[in-house]
Amino acid sequence: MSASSLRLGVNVDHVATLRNARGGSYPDPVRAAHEAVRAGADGITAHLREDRRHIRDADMERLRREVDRPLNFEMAATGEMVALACALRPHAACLVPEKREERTTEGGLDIVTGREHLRPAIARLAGAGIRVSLFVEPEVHVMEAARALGAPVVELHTGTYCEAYLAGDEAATARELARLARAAAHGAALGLEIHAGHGLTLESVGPVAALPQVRELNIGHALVAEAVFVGLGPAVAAMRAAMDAARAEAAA
Ligand SMILES: CC(=O)[C@@H](O)[C@H](O)COP(=O)(O)O
Ligand SMILES: NCC(=O)COP(=O)(O)O
Repeated sequence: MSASSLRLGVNVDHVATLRNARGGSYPDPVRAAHEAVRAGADGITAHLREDRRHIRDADMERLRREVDRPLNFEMAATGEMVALACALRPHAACLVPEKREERTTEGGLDIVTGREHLRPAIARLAGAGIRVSLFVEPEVHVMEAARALGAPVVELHTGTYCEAYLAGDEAATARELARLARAAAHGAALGLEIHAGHGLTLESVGPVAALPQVRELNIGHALVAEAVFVGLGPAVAAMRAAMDAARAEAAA
């Protein structure tokens, strides 16, 4: 486990995507989780979607039982998922929005207008001893809403920042990074633990890792993509090093 103040959660969803492509048993997401831990992951994240397009129930059970690191169970705030999480008792649960037709998560959970239906889910998960985080847009008013809901952790959606970065739009990248920085500072001042994730790559991770209030980054797709060429262990180790270098440079 890293000595860094910034934790790396490795999301193994897309190892399961590759496994499911042929309907077999390999590559195994649990083996990927062990490899990620050996290379420096502080925790494992997996998203049990309602349509089970990648991570399946058995994967989540084995990740919980066989991997000696905190498991962050990403889920929609539905009765089915809350019941599954309360039975499994992962270290953490991150409530994320889901639409069956989406290719991937498209934004943060609506915790301003849609918050009342979240309260019972948050209460049940917390009551089961599970640390609850909300996957949300990096906005100051959303931090206020998260605190009002009683969630101890927010995960800031970095997808818009990453899209701007990948498009080479420097103005939009700077604007989105400033948005993340404002939300992280405000959320931390409210007492929220700040995480971030979605779409981060080795190239785009630095400025987000440098935000001092960010305690955890959850990264998956880019690591699995890079693993195709260099292997998962080296991909995780490189991401870990980039995060630590950015944090150290910002602190200097
Ligand atoms: C919430 C988030 O940004 C991701 O962790 C999520 O898992 C993305 O969904 P897919 O993994 O299905 O792309
Ligand atoms: N919550 C973000 C996550 O777990 C991984 O997202 P991505 O790196 O697969 O886009």
